Amino acid sequence: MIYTITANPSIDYVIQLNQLTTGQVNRVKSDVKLPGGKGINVSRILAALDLPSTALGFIGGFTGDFIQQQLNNELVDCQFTQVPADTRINVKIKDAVEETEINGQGPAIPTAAVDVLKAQLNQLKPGDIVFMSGSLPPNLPASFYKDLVPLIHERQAEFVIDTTGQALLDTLADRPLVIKPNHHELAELFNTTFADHQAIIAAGRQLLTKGAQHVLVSMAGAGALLITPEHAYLGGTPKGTVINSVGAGDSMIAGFVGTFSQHHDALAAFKTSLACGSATAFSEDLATTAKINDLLPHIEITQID
Ligand SMILES: Nc1ncnc2c1ncn2[C@@H]1O[C@H](COP(=O)(O)OP(=O)(O)OP(=O)(O)O)[C@@H](O)[C@H]1O
Ligand SMILES: O=P(O)(O)OC[C@@]1(O)O[C@H](CO)[C@@H](O)[C@@H]1O
Repeated sequence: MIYTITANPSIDYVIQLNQLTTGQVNRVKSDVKLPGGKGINVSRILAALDLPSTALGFIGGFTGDFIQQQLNNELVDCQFTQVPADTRINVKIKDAVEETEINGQGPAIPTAAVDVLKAQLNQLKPGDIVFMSGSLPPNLPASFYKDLVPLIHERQAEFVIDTTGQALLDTLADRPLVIKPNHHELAELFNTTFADHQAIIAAGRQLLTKGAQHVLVSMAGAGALLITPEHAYLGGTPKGTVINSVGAGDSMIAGFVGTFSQHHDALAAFKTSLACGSATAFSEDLATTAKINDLLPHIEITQID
């Protein structure tokens, strides 16, 4: 079983307009409200791939009820812990030129709710995978996700923490199943800029040496790299029109983890992950099953090292 933990879920209020002008009233062309938060996005993509998962995390208030209701409609199993204050609303504004995001802070999480979440990890079985991602509500310590790793390892389960910077480096010794920095995040990690794919591959290999089991490096419209100790593969993006790339990274990692959990085949997992990422970028909401299946035959992977 795959579990996702979203400490700070959101309703994503996605607005499309012709042009965003600050300091005046802007009228939207279309809008949609979606259950959001990185772990929840992973659970939704896994459902689109027909793979079960259980979504854990903290929700509260009318916004939390909306998320629960939407996930029930999509048959995503949820074991959220209720907190007193409302779950946040994140605003995603897409105009003809760019995407602007305004993400809320999120509610305070009482200690008792943290204890409930920790106790839920007692249900883990050997081989389960726990995916943790997204910002932390203001009162939780920066080490919140990492502190759950010993509880996960106690049950012989695997983990993935989608994070960046020092927090990413700090997880490596615990052998995360996969890490997926984008190329900007990877460059920042090494305080450098990459001249070519070979430079990215060399940096990725260092993260493998430090303990990551698999390294994916996403490059938005330029696709992604899968880096193994022996080889490196470049995956492209299929043709399509970008509508809303929010969640493309979550979709990519969901595709990888979900497929890998089934077949333990990293290349097959990479192919699905590319289809999921692009299918989300080409949709207003996250990728659907139909969109992923449409794109899968058009994903090209080349061994480049
Ligand atoms: N413009 C695009 N066109 C086609 N595919 C895309 C596009 N943007 C993203 N993707 C797909 O999604 C994958 C992940 O995207 P990206 O590199 O932007 O991740 P990210 O930085 O984690 O994204 P985000 O934080 O926006 O979710 C890419 O490797 C690619 O396969
Ligand atoms: O504020 P955080 O937790 O860093 O990011 C939250 C968020 O932007 O991430 C998802 C896309 O990856 C969205 O569904 C959600 O609104």
